[in-house]
Amino acid sequence: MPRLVVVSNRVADPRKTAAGGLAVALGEALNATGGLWFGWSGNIVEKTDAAAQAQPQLHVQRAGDVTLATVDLTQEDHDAYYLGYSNGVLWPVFHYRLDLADFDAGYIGGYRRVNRMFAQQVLPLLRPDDLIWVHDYHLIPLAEELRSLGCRQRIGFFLHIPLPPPLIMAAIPAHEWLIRALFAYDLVGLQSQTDLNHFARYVYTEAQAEQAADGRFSAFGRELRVQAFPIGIDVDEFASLTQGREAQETLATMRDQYAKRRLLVGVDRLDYSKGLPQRLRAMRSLLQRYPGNCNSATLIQIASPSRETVGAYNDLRRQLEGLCGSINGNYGELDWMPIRYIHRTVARKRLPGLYRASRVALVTPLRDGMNLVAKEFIAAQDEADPGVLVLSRFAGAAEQLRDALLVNPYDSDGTADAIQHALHMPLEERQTRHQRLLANIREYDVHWWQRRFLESLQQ
Ligand SMILES: O=P(O)(O)OC[C@H]1O[C@H](O[C@H]2O[C@H](CO)[C@@H](O)[C@H](O)[C@H]2O)[C@H](O)[C@@H](O)[C@@H]1O
Ligand SMILES: O=c1ccn([C@@H]2O[C@H](COP(=O)(O)OP(=O)(O)O)[C@@H](O)[C@H]2O)c(=O)[nH]1
Repeated sequence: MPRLVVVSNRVADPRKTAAGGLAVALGEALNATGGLWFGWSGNIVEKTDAAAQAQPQLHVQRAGDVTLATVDLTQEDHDAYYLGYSNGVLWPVFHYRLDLADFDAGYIGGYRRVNRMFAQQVLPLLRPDDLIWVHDYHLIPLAEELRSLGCRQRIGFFLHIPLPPPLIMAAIPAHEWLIRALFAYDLVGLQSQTDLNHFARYVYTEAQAEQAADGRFSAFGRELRVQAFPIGIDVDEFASLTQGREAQETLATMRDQYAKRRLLVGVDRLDYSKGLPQRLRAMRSLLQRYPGNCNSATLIQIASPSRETVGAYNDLRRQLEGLCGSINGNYGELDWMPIRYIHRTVARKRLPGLYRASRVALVTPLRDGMNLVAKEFIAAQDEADPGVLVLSRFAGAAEQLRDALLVNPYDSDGTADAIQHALHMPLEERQTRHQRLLANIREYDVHWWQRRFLESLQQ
């Protein structure tokens, strides 16, 4: 296989557990080919005269056989490219939240500038037969920038977030430019069949595209292959984390503290796409309508801090704090609180213990590209006594995980009914559902995803 070059906004050392399963899987393909991973260093530097005139300095470091190459961003570029256009325009619109989009005309310039700078920086590092794999909404125009600099290598793109229906997409002032930019890639991968349908409808109606054979679309004078590749997790790696010291300690502590209670778990970035207020309202409805759960059902909700300088994320934090206070205030007892809300990131090594100690996982996003927490919860369960996954029908994962209890997160009473069902599900039904879910995430794991995408890109 040719050398793999991965380009993404964030770069992680694939040898570190904290980096997560995606980094592990990409690291596997990068390692096998002595590959290169290029992206933002995570550092923000003040704009200096040197930075204004010259290209930013490249930081190069080795991680086993993989080369990590990163660049810093100036405050101005970070604000326009990352906070502004990526997380203030693309993220909300692609998650159907037009009400939260900030179409400030100044952002797009920074987005294009950083994409151009990434292209200029990575180009001299490329070899003629490299295979380039670009990730996510931060870097949609990267291939176009690379092509304009003469790059002829094969370039693939994977979108980790949902692709919205055409009329929602059309709310972005530069929507045609964005979709045209995708046609500079050789292959575009999406998370789900639904996303693929949205793409097809957009290019037929807005770009007069024609469908050629084999998942190819022809528009803007180019042909592009678009396919769904649902991302998975490394099931064995996650299952082995379950046996680790940190996970075992967490499991023992949880079992000890909640021996007489029913534990539910939610693990999310504190993001408005994750449906957290709706989830808390469903918990309130559960306690109201099924009072047998009072003094028993306890939701541990991890809300890990994310994109805190974007206004909508601060508003959400305040809303959650208010809801938790009101539910705990109304239903809590001296020795029991229905919601344990933790606004911190929990180390990845501890999560399997928390998942395994929980009878039910609540994964109820309003919209989500995939949602890996749903898959991690399944991988961490004890097969003899597994917990139950309550999953939003609007998560990409719902296309695959049909044996979860699928819910509409906007319907708090309906979700409460599903939680009640999950809490009281007989062992045999839990085992049957879990076996099927586990078989699915094993077959379509992150290694499958990575192999299928790269095979398709090479074809
Ligand atoms: O880099 P941040 O701004 O801190 O955000 C974290 C990541 O969030 C998004 O994750 C998505 O990718 C997951 C894996 O494919 C998927 O399961 C999930 O549904 C998506 O929301 C984002 O796409 C990443 O680029 C961010 O790094
Ligand atoms: O406190 C936390 C919260 C989340 N995660 C991890 O972050 C990832 C979240 O991925 P997901 O696809 O569910 O959503 P995203 O945040 O990427 O939108 C999962 O691997 C979680 O295990 C973590 O390690 N600690």
